[in-house]
Amino acid sequence: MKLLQDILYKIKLLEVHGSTNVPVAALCIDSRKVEKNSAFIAIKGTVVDGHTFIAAAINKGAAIIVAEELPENKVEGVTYIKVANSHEAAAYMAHYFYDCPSEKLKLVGVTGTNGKTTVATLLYKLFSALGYSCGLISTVENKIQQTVIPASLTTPDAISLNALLHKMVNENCTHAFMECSSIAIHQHRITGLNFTGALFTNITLDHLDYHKTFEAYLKAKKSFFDNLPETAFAISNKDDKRGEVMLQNTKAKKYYYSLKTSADFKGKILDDSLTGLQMQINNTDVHFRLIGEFNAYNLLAVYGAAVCLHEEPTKVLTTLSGLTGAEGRFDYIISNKNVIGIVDYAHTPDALENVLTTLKKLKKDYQNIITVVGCGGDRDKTKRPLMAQAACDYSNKAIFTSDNPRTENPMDILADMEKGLTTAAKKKYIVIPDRRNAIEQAVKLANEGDIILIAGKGHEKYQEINGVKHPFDDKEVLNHFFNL
Ligand SMILES: CC(=O)N[C@H]1[C@@H](OP(=O)(O)OP(=O)(O)OC[C@H]2O[C@@H](n3ccc(=O)[nH]c3=O)[C@H](O)[C@@H]2O)O[C@H](CO)[C@@H](O)[C@@H]1O[C@H](C)C(=O)N[C@@H](C)C(=O)N[C@H](CCC(=O)O)C(=O)O
Ligand SMILES: Nc1ncnc2c1ncn2[C@@H]1O[C@H](COP(=O)(O)OP(=O)(O)OP(=O)(O)O)[C@@H](O)[C@H]1O
Ligand SMILES: N[C@H](CCC[C@H](N)C(=O)O)C(=O)O
Ligand SMILES: [Mg+2]
Repeated sequence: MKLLQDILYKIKLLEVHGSTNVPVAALCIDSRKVEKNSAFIAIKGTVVDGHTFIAAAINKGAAIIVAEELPENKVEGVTYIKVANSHEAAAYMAHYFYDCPSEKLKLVGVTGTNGKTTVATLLYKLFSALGYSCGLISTVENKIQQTVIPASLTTPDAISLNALLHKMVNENCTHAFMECSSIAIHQHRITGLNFTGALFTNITLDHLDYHKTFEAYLKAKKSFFDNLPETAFAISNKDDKRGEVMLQNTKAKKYYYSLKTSADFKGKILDDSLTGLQMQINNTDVHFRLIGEFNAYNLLAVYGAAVCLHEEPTKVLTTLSGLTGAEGRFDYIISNKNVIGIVDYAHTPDALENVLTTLKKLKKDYQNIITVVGCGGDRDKTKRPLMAQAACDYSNKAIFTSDNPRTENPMDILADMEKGLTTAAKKKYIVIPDRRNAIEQAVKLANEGDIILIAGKGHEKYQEINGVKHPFDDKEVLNHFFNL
């Protein structure tokens, strides 16, 4: 068992009460999950302050308390450590507790508003197809080789994350690909990890409920690159307005990809249709099964990372050309009436606009677009009217419905979506709060050759209402009505 003193490197200890020469059975940030002789790290959260659970943690058997503020009355036999930042302390302690797993893997992190899951999943699929044993940490699922471990967050908390990487090392993985959400970066969930490489996809509007300002959101993402070591590679999107700023202060070796200007990884779209993308990448022609300009960017990012990981470019492109994307991202099915149904995870204004403009730009092999969309409750409210407007702007008909209302009243979310719509938009939408009924109505409205886009929930297999996750699968519901 590890000793406390052996997992405290890199942490500034402001006060130590008791011995650090004590074994640590487990690390824990949740008092309800404390085991005997574990270290409880008290974190000031967004809902509650973990410091209020110190006594409860000790009652359950915690022998070590790490906190930003220590209680006056200390329990005999318990070691107390005061630190400046508990989130950061948890991350470094987890790194050493689990034997520095990120140092034993080629670990690549992906950040950006949209495209993280797609890029990380494609990297996992690519490197698995190239014969490596790989791990994946993503919104849809975590994977150790072929074994699926359900994911509840895009980026797990630092302790679960290092435990997962440790398991990957134990199961002989050589590579791991992970999403780094801005919230995770800000909460130090990835602090202390040894990244071989990092990728930036793009930055637009999301998570302002958490970060408050766009500048703070940008800063969180940028800090990921600022903290990379010299040995790492950093790959950014040159066509994104913030693509160069992102790498401005990194010590890592910089690379760019672009569809518009010269870059290390330069791509050109030759053809884009519902059957896939025809592209030229660094002078090689290649066909991909993914659709749309935004996926051309995702594919360039993946290609760049593979080249930086010293894979042979032609082999990379040949293997990539056979791969499909991530579940619930532009997933499409065709009905018995020849209606095209697309299930997509677009849950930001930019993602929705991208998916819809992609559809509009495709070779015209469809008639009308009907979009079914809602917005998540307890999340960034600023994106609601913008998503609604985008749905109307780029569709022939929009049906506003519920996403995951969480603790909000679905009608309030729908009212937010309707706020400030243009006169033209107002003529295009109807409101059907029940998601199943909304999908049913879309299928009823669609004629042969039309496209139905069901946006926002992608791979999700549930609808979260007041803390309860009710089974719900957009693709399954759509399939049901398609086959009636
Ligand atoms: C807003 C946010 O990021 N919340 C995450 C955060 O919670 P928090 O710090 O606010 O925690 P809190 O509930 O206030 O509790 C504070 C501390 O007290 C502890 N506690 C609490 C109760 C108790 O009885 N005993 C106890 O010890 C908690 O374990 C915690 O350590 O840390 C928790 C532990 O890691 C996460 O589970 C929780 O994710 C919630 C469920 C969440 O929905 N997060 C979303 C917004 C999120 O993080 N999404 C991002 C990005 C999404 C994307 O773009 O893909 C992600 O990476 O998933
Ligand atoms: N490079 C991209 N640029 C813009 N939009 C994209 C891009 N890639 C994917 N999208 C759109 O965004 C949606 C979400 O994609 P994806 O799940 O890959 O992103 P993400 O960054 O992982 O999202 P999340 O923050 O929820 O984890 C897709 O369903 C698609 O509509
Ligand atoms: N990972 C994102 C997912 C949003 C998906 C959408 N279906 C919603 O519930 O808002 C978040 O937590 O903000
Ligand atoms: Mg994701």
